[in-house]
Formats: sequence, C-alpha cells, structure tokens
Amino acid sequence: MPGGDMAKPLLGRRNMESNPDLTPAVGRTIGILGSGDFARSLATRLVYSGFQVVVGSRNPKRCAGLFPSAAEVTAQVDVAKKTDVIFVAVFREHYSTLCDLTDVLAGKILVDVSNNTEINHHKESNAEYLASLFPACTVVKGFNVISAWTLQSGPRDGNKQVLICCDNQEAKRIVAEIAQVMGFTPVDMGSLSSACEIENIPLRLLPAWKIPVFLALGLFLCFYTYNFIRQVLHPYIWEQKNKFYKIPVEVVNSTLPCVAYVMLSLVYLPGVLAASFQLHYGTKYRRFPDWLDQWLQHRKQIGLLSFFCAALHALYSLCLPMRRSHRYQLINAAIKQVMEKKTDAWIEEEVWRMEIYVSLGIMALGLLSLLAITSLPSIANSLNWREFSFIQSTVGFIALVVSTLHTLTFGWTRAFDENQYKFYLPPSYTLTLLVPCTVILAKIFFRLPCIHGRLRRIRNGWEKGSCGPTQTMPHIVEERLLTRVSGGLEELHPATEDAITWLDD
Ligand SMILES: Cc1cc2nc3c(=O)[nH]c(=O)nc-3n(C[C@H](O)[C@H](O)[C@H](O)COP(=O)(O)OP(=O)(O)OC[C@H]3O[C@@H](n4cnc5c(N)ncnc54)[C@H](O)[C@@H]3O)c2cc1C
Ligand SMILES: NC(=O)C1=CN([C@@H]2O[C@H](COP(=O)(O)OP(=O)(O)OC[C@H]3O[C@@H](n4cnc5c(N)ncnc54)[C@H](OP(=O)(O)O)[C@@H]3O)[C@@H](O)[C@H]2O)C=CC1
Ligand code: HEM
Ligand SMILES: [Cu+2]
Ligand SMILES: [Fe+3]
Repeated sequence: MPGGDMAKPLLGRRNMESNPDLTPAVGRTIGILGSGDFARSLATRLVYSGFQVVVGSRNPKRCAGLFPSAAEVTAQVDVAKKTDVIFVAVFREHYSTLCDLTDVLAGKILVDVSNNTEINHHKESNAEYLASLFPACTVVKGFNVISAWTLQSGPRDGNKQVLICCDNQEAKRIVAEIAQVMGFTPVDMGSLSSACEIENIPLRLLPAWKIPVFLALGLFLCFYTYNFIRQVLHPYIWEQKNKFYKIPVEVVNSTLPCVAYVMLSLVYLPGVLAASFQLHYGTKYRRFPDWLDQWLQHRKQIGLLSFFCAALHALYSLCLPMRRSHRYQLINAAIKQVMEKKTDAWIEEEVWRMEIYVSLGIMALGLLSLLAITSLPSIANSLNWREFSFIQSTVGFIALVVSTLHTLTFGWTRAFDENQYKFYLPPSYTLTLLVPCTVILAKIFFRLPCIHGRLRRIRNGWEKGSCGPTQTMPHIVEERLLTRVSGGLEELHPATEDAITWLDD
C-alpha cells in the first residue's frame, strides 16, 4: 500500500518522544490474524508507528502484495509463534476456525477488534466468546470503535479514543501503550465484562440522532401542511387563485423558521421541567423520569438541528427578493400604483417593522452560531466548564429571547386581524410562540428571589426535611453514570457532576 498520508510524521511519534516510558513498545513485534480491510489498515498504521508487524493469513501468498513491504505476511501458525501480542482481525463467526492454533497461542495476548451488526445479537460479547475458546490466552477488547478508514487517514480525523477493557492489568497496559504510540487516546473501560458495552457503542451512535431527526421531520411535516393549507389551498378554494408557485420557496421558508424556533424552545424546556421536578421533590438526588433523562441527553442534537433549520431559513430569506415571482409582483404593484395615480407607497410602520425583525433575526442566528461552534469538540475542549455552560445555557437562552422578538415583530398585529384567519386557522407564527413563551416565562419565574434561593439550595445538596446530603447519594450517582455511559459519550449532567465533586470531598 502506498505511503501517502501515512508516511507523514505521526502524532504517535511525538507522544513517544514526550513520554519516554513508551519507548519499549516500539520495536515490539505485533501479530495480526486475518488479511481483510481492518488487518491491512492496522498493519500499515503499525508499521509507520515503528512496530514490527507479522500478518497471519490462511493464504499468505495471495495477499502479501496488499500489505506494506515492511510487514511480514505468513501462515497463521508462524504469527502465533513469533509474537506475544496478536490482533484478531477476523469476524466472530470464524473464531472457531482458529482453534487449531490453541497450543501455540497459549499464554499470548489476543486483541479482539470485532463489532456486531445488531445490539446484543449474541448472548456473550465477542471478546468473552474468544476468551472462552482460548482459556490459556489473555483477551483484550479494543479498537472496534476505530474504523479501518480512520486507521488509514490517521487519528487526526474522526474519533481518537480507543476504548479498552481486559481482566489482566498488564495486558491492558501493553495494548493501551500500543494505541498511544499509534496516536490514539486509550480509555480504560475496566474488566472484560465491559466488552458488551464497548461492542454496542458503534451501533448506538446513530440512535442519539434518531429521535431528534424524527422530531424535526415530524414538525416540518405538520407546519408544512398547515402553511400549505393557509397559503396555497385557501386562496385556491376560496378565490380560485393559483398560488402553487409558493410550494418550493415561500411555504418552505414559513415552515423552516417555525421548526427551528420550536426546536430551540424544546432545548430549554427540559431544563425548566427538571427545575420544576427538583422544586417539587425538594431534592436533586431523586432520579428524573426516564423520558426527561432521555430528553436532557438529546438537547445537543435537537439544538444543532434547530441551528441547521435556522441557517437554511436565513438563506431562503436572503433569496426571497431575487425570485422572478417577486419581480413580477413588484412590477404589477408599480403599474397598479400608476393607474391609481399614487406617487408614494411608503408606509413608515411597515418599514420599521421589517428593519427591526430582520435585524433581530440576524442577531439570533449569530448567537446560535456561537453555540454551534462551541459544540465542536476541539473548541469545547479549549473552554472550561463554566465558559461552556455560560455559552450553552445563557447565550442560548438569549438567542431564544431574540428569536421570540424576531417572530413577534414579524407577526406584529396580524394575530388580531380577522382576514388572517384562513379556515379559522391563525397565522403560523402565533402557534410557534406557545412553547417558547412558556419556557421564557418559566425561566423568569425561577429567577424570582424566593424560588431562585430555594433552587440554589436544592442544587447545593439541601433536601426537604433533612440537613445535608443523604445516604442514598452514591447509589443515585451510580445510576446517573450508568445512564450516561449507555447514552453514548455525552457531557455529564450538571447534577451528576456536582454529586461526583461531593463524593470526592
Ligand atoms: C446550536 C446548539 C448547539 C448545542 N450544542 C450543545 C453541545 O455541544 N453540548 C450540549 O450539552 N448541549 C448543546 N446544546 C444544547 C443546550 O445548549 C444545552 O443543553 C444547554 O446547557 C441547555 O441549557 P439549560 O439552561 O436549559 O440547561 P442546564 O444548564 O443543563 O440546566 C438544566 C437543568 O439542570 C438542572 N441543573 C442545572 N445546574 C445544576 C446544578 N448545578 N446542580 C443540579 N442541577 C442543576 C436544573 O434543573 C436545570 O434547570 C446546543 C444547543 C444549540 C441550540
Ligand atoms: N473494517 C472495519 O472498518 C472494522 C472492522 N472491525 C472488525 O475487524 C474484523 C475484521 O473485519 P474486516 O477486516 O473488515 O473483514 P474482512 O472480511 O475484510 O477480513 C476478514 C479476514 O478474516 C480472515 N479469516 C480467518 N479465518 C477465516 C475464515 N474461516 N473465514 C473467512 N475469513 C477468515 C480472512 O483472512 P485470510 O483469508 O487471510 O485468512 C479475512 O481477510 C471484524 O471482526 C470486524 O468486526 C472492527 C472495526 C472496524
Ligand atoms: C439571518 C437571520 C434571519 C433572517 C434574515 C430572517 C428573516 C426572516 C424573514 C424575512 C421572515 C419572514 C418570512 C416570510 O415572509 O414568510 C422571517 C420569519 C420568521 N423567522 Fe426569521 N430570519 C432570520 C433568523 C431567524 C432565526 C434564528 C429564527 C429562530 C430560530 C427565526 C424565526 C422566524 C420565525 C418563527 C418566523 C415566522 C415564520 C412564519 O410564521 O411565517 N428567524 N424571518
Ligand atoms: Cu452483547
Ligand atoms: Fe451472528
């Protein structure tokens, strides 16, 4: 395989120099069983990270040409004889075909890199299955969250974390070192029984987006239908006017901002509900209902989708005046004006209304861009927790308020105009205002001195009818941590973070 990107200096080299403890790992001979996509990328990365590589194939002659020349491609048995650390880059279904090697493999470290195609498809994890086939070996689970593609393009792109688990500390340390020299960040996930969890992670990445995407599509469909009825169907049925040209741009540009705005308010609603629960329970150590926990964990995705819709809305709005339909309407209006011998169509109030709502819209989008930028991991990592939560929580809420002002100035007095009620349906902006205004009012309510003081005490660990945190704490922390791990790699819920600091104390 040609060097290309791989030949450039690696992060791994730098790690190695700055950490002299890692040097023994380099020069070590690493074995790979299997000659597929993963094996090839792994071999290439290992060779360029300074390791000796031996690849074991059932048919070494056929696939030798696909590997870098520095890697030795040989029979499976030879790999087992030559190395102590062996990556098993073979599908689970074929593990049993390796059983001929049981004797030569005894005492070696086997790294299981396999993934499943479905969550909990098999009773035990692949790694535990491998360990049961080779009881004389030490099995380490790892690297399955790294795709062959990421191995090739280098750890600069994509996820740098390699989750590792194993029952033997020494074996785990060796594999972690290898990962580090290759430029990845090893993460210790504990004993081999965590393998099931690690194997399910690549399958769980998408579900974090599934609910938010369906939510966005559902809202889009509802609002689109609503706007279509009001803007296209109503004039067609009532006045026999053909307004179907509005379908691709105008109806879409009435729908997108509604979706963006409602989704933005749905990012801040669960926080309000959480605060209400805490006030109601009189403690922060009681678990939220599952649906609220789920909702709190999906806020990032909901927020980013809201930003996406808002950005599209801005682009559509910019393009409104350059459409042919708009030009014809302008000309027609001008002709009508001439026939009526009017010279000036300037309406001061309308002018001001538009100047203000466009300006507010731009500001809201600017604030949302800040939130979107800080959700990039590299930017988030350069902020401390307080800075990050100020931008996400406070600036985001200001964006919601500015969006509300934008919507209100856009709508102006149309909510009170009878002609605006098509089929008794009010203008869409009045509907979108419901949830956001509830959220804003609730936030203001929680700011009232008496309520705020109580909330702050609750969040500092005070409980109704007791002094200080109770015995149940560690259990709840454990529960929260578990939901966090199973929900993917989200930020800690603030309550959990507090509880952990409390435990550390
Ligand atoms: C464009 C965009 C990008 C986004 N990117 C991200 C992102 O990258 N990561 C992310 O997490 N979110 C992201 N979000 C979602 C959102 O900005 C955050 O979830 C934000 O923190 C929500 O603010 P909040 O004030 O409602 O909630 P929080 O500040 O989380 O507070 C929610 C509730 O938690 C409880 N609480 C708060 N503090 C404490 C405490 N100290 N002790 C106990 N309980 C407490 C309270 O009940 C509170 O009401 C994004 C949103 C948008 C629009
Ligand atoms: N591709 C990827 O991005 C990722 C893959 N993985 C995991 O890595 C492992 C390998 O994946 P990948 O390289 O894509 O798969 P491939 O199908 O490309 O390669 C599998 C290899 O297994 C070897 N093998 C050994 N015994 C058998 C057998 N009895 N029947 C068939 N093949 C056998 C073959 O090599 P030979 O003929 O030389 O013996 C074959 O090349 C899997 O467990 C996968 O889950 C994990 C993360 C990412
Ligand atoms: C550059 C930024 C923005 C510009 C230029 C802009 C411009 C506009 C324009 C021109 C309209 C009127 C559309 C029409 O005539 O049908 C409008 C409506 C609206 N905008 Fe924006 N906007 C911006 C950002 C935002 C943001 C960030 C939000 C909220 C997240 C938002 C929410 C709304 C809503 C809810 C409506 C009412 C839609 C309706 O009910 O028809 N806008 N905006
Ligand atoms: Cu499983
Ligand atoms: Fe299977």
